[in-house]
Amino acid sequence: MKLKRLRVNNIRSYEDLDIRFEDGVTVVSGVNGSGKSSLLEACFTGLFGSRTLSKEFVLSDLIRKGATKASIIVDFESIGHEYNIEQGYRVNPKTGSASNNKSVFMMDDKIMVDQASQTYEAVKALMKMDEEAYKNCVYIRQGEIDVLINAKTKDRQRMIDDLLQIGKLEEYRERAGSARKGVGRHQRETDARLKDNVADIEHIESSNPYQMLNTVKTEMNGVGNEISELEDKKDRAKEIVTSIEEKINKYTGTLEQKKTIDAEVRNFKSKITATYNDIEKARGVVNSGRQEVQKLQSVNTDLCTQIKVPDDADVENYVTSLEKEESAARDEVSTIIKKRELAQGNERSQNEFLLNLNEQLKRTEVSIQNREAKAKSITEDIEKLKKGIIELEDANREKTEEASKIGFPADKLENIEDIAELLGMKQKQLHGKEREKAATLAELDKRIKKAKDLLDKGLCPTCGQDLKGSKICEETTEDEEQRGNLLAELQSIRSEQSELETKTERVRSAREIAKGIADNDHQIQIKTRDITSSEKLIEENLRDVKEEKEKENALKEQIDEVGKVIGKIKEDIVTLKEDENDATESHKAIKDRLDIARRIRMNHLEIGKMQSDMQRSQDGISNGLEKVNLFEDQIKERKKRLEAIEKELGDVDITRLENDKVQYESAHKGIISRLEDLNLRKNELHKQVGLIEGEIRRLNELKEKHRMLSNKKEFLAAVYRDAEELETMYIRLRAELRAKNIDALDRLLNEIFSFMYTNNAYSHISLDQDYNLMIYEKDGTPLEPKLLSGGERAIFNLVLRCAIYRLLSHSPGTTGSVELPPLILDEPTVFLDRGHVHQLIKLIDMMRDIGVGQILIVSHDESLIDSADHVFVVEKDAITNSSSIAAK
Ligand SMILES: Nc1ncnc2c1ncn2[C@@H]1O[C@H](COP(=O)(O)OP(=O)(O)OP(=O)(O)O)[C@@H](O)[C@H]1O
Ligand SMILES: [Zn+2]
Repeated sequence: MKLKRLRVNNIRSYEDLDIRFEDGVTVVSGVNGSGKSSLLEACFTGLFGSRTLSKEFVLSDLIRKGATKASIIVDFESIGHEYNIEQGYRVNPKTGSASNNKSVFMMDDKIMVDQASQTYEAVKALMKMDEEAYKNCVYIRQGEIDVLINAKTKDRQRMIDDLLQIGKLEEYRERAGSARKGVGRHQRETDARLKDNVADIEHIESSNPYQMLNTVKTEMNGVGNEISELEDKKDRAKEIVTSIEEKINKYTGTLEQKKTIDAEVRNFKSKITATYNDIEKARGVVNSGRQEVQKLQSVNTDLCTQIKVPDDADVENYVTSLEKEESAARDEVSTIIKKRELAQGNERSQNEFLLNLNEQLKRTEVSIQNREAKAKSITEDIEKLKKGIIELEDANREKTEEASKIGFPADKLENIEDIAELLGMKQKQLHGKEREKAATLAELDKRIKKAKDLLDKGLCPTCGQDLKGSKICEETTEDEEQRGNLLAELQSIRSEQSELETKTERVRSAREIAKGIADNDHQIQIKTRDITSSEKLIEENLRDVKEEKEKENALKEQIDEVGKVIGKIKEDIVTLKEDENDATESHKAIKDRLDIARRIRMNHLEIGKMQSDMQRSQDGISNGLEKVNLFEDQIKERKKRLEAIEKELGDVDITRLENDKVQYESAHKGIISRLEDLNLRKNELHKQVGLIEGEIRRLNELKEKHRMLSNKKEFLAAVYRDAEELETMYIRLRAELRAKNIDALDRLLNEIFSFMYTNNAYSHISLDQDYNLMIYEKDGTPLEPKLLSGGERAIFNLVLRCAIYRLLSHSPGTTGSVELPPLILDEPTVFLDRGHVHQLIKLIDMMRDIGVGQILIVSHDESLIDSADHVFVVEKDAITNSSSIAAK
């Protein structure tokens, strides 16, 4: 494998990088932190993806700070093909985490896969190593010199085995081993089944099935023969039993017949007895009938003489004509009764009418009396009223005189109300005037008193100022004068008032008298009206009395007339009662005759009925006698039949027949039960035959299976041997290969060590079969590599790596140095002294000379540059903080 070109975008300190690699030794130099190691890391991650990150790093650490996108493109060639891997990255600005969003693997410009995991697998397969192997063998990371030295022997063994593809052999061995184990399991299983199979076969054979089948079949034949013999016997016994049964049945049938006939004979005899009884009864009926008829006939003769009818007259006609007569007589009686009842009804209603009239008369008389009494009392009332009026008129005359005495004659008394009103008005006027004058007087008194007070103090009574003259005195005098006038006026008003008072007193008395007169007048008027209405009442009353007296007379006349009518009706009733008696008597005589005639007719009917009964009894008698003859004939015939049956029964011995039957039946039963037993046995034998035949079939099957299992066992043994051989072969092969590799590696180690190591302390290195590394001092003392100094360890590491690289390049699993990736060394000179740096340069030359196509060295050591075929210088701009690379 050859690196051709590396392009990166936003990886670590690089913004943009495009570098082409050539064959031979390439040295990349630059100061600390310029971006040398970043270049190698970019290459590594470009090939194997994010698995290359050390534990303490995450994907976003790889991406240049501040960038959101990044990419790595690696171009390389291998075995004549061009390859190209592109990895793309994206940073999530929110979380700051990065993802590998693109991973394309191309061969000869064709996309093979485009997913990170697939790209990884493709690189691994192409280079025949994973990222671990790459790190151990080709890419010696800065500062990781102790990894191989300090590794446990087991890990070292696995690592080297894997690099040399020896690991595959172990894988094949394991497969062969598990195949062998699988076959072993099958073998054990087959053996177990074979053992079971043999045991089954032995078990069946020990029971001797063929012989048993023979014995059972012989017994079955014997049983079959016995069964057919017994079947014949059974049928015969059955026939005999049937014939005996027939005979017994016939015998019992005849016996039954005899019993029936005996019963019939008894029956006929009892019937004859019964018939004789009937005949006797009929004879009795005939005799008593005759006596009865004679008796009735003599009664009838007697009755005929009673109603004077000839013995042989037609009774029926006679009864009919009598019935007609009787009905007419009855009608006559009821007609008369109806008439009489009608007359009596009439009499009752006339009496009621009379009663009614008398009552009316009485009421009218009472009414007249009442009205006359009333008229009398009203007349008395009128007298009283008249007397009252005269009294009132007298009283009024007295009052008028009294009034004119106090100055009010009749004419003045009439206007007394107007006078009273005028007086009232005058009184009011006077009172008003008096109040006015009194008020003026009071005012005047006040003024006079005030003026006097002021004057007493020497002040003007009008303006309250000092008095300087006598004018004031005059004014006061004026007031006094006015006061005197006012007092005189008041005096005259008051005397007028007392005059009016006396006048008013008189008017009041006159008014009372006038009122008394008016009241009396009113009373007189009322009484006069009462007299008029009472007189009218009396008039009306007298008119009514006249009317009622007329009515009284009419009623009296009517009562007379009704009395006459009632007398007439009573006479009629007497006559009707006499008629009724006559009619009733004649009806009774006819009815008596009719009764007798009816009795005769009844007796006639009775006689007829009796005679026909007698005739029927006579017929019964001759009938019965005939029946008796018939029954006797029947009895004779039955007796003949009985004689014949008796003869027949006499021959048979029934007891012997029954004994025979019992014997044959029990023989039949015995045969049947024996047959049942035999049939059961036969079935059982059948079953046994089936079972034994089944066993024999199974035995044959088991034998067949035994053959198959034996074959399989042989086959499995062969397969097991083959697998075993294959397994041991793989083990041997691996041991051989490993031994060979270890020998080769041991040789290469010592060769390179003695080439590289210039001091004299150590003689050689050894790598034993268990991959233990040991270094020997000149005196032969072995030292573990970890005890070496830092520089010695660096040398030892370089030697180990280069030895492995060389072993790989010669190994049969690979096809030559072309396929190995370039040998990459990161700062290999770090712990080396000058002499060893020189040796390193020589080692690099040697590696190039033995055919390592590309050697890529990162170093700040100038001395390495001299030996380089190509030199690059890396710089980092302090301002932009981004690395750039330039060829030198
Ligand atoms: N994710 C990143 N973004 C930006 N710069 C980074 C990032 N990771 C590392 N760097 C810078 O990259 C620079 C180069 O580191 P690198 O390990 O390649 O240096 P070097 O040349 O190998 O130095 P030395 O000689 O010390 O080994 C460092 O100075 C570091 O600051
Ligand atoms: Zn570095």
